[in-house]
Amino acid sequence: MTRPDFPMHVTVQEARAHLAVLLPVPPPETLPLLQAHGRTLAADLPALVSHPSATESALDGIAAREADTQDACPAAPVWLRVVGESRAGLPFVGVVGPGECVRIYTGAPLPPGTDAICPVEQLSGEGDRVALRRPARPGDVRAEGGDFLAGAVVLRAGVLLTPARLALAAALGHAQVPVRRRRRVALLATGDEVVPPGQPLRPGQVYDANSVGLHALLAECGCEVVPLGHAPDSPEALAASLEQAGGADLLLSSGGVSMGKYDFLRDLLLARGEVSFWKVRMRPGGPALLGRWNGLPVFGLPGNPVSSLVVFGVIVRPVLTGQAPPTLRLRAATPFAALPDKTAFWRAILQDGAAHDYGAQGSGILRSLSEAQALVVVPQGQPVAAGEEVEVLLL
Ligand SMILES: Nc1nc2c(c(=O)[nH]1)N[C@H]1C(S)=C(S)[C@@H](COP(=O)(O)OP(=O)(O)OC[C@H]3O[C@@H](n4cnc5c(N)ncnc54)[C@H](O)[C@@H]3O)O[C@H]1N2
Ligand code: MOO
Repeated sequence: MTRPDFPMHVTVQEARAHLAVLLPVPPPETLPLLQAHGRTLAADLPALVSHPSATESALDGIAAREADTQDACPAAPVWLRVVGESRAGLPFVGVVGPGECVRIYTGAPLPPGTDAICPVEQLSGEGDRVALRRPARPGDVRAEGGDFLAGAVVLRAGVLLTPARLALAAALGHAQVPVRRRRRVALLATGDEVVPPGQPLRPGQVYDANSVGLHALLAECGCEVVPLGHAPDSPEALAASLEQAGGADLLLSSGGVSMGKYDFLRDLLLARGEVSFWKVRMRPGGPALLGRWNGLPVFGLPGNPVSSLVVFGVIVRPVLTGQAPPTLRLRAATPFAALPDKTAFWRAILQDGAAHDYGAQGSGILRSLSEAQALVVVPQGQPVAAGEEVEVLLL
């Protein structure tokens, strides 16, 4: 091959950057909260109210003046007069004076004049007289605005709307939120030998595992998947499949990007498309290819199932979601080998807070990905000895 006019053997970070250039940020739309799960927030969200909206009790008990109760102990309880009740949603009206208290419940506003809580477990007495076996504590209240204050920006544009963030958006007072439109991703498997599961397998064939795993991963990223099925190993059939993806933001394919005679996705993009990069300095997944076909961004994942899913997780998912993959630093329980020219992402079992080499690291061993919990990241040329700390990506 003559010297190519596109980058080859890029780093993982460079590969992500190239993909981000081809995938502009989708336009915003407004959705009701329940439909926004998994979407990216398109604008900063301010709190429309403070939470808690008033200083309130964190316990069921009585609200009193701390100073009145300082000497309370089991041998000499302090007696107070009960002058009313404060319930969540139904606050006490009036001011509590010296020697007085109010029965209060978790989440109820602290009545004026009180500053501390004593829980029911420390109380006795009946009617309007109550005895405290220990002092009321100011720490058992939740301060007004202790979670967030009205007007503060609490959720930032760009975050992924997880269940906890949707709950927070509701607590901020928003019934609907501005989010990024879902990306449409066309999904294509390539290879004469690849057949959908559910039919008998003839000699030399393999069930299409990649499309199923990638479809689920895309759905997890909040994408709308356009399944294009499967294209056999012929340039014409492959070109026809690429044409079917019109309107998609991205075409994600698996297979046909390495060095073989029948790796036609590579040939098509190299000869008749545009190439952003070919080959990434990582294993598994080295042969990955990014380019465009008539303006449509095409990410060619390698055919080996482990390579396909790992490249998705390490390069494609962070760009689609705008979130860096979650990483940890853990102790390596076993050694992890380094490669001289690439970063290795070795499958690992996490046990007792340490990372253990999964063992079978072949890119066709799909079972390993379902049994491993993490990928240990070994930088190029820097082997990890047992006992050292390693960076771990969670699967
Ligand atoms: N001479 C070289 N050969 C290979 C190299 C290399 O650098 N020099 N790289 C190897 C690496 S690394 C990988 S990864 C594979 C990737 O090759 P392709 O992307 O061209 O993939 P295929 O050849 O089409 O398939 C590889 C393998 O995966 C199976 N496969 C394909 N699609 C699916 C699917 N949808 N579901 C399940 N399994 C699938 C296919 O049957 C092959 O067994 O190239 C190495 N070769
Ligand atoms: O890197 Mo390939 O992705 O080893 O099988």
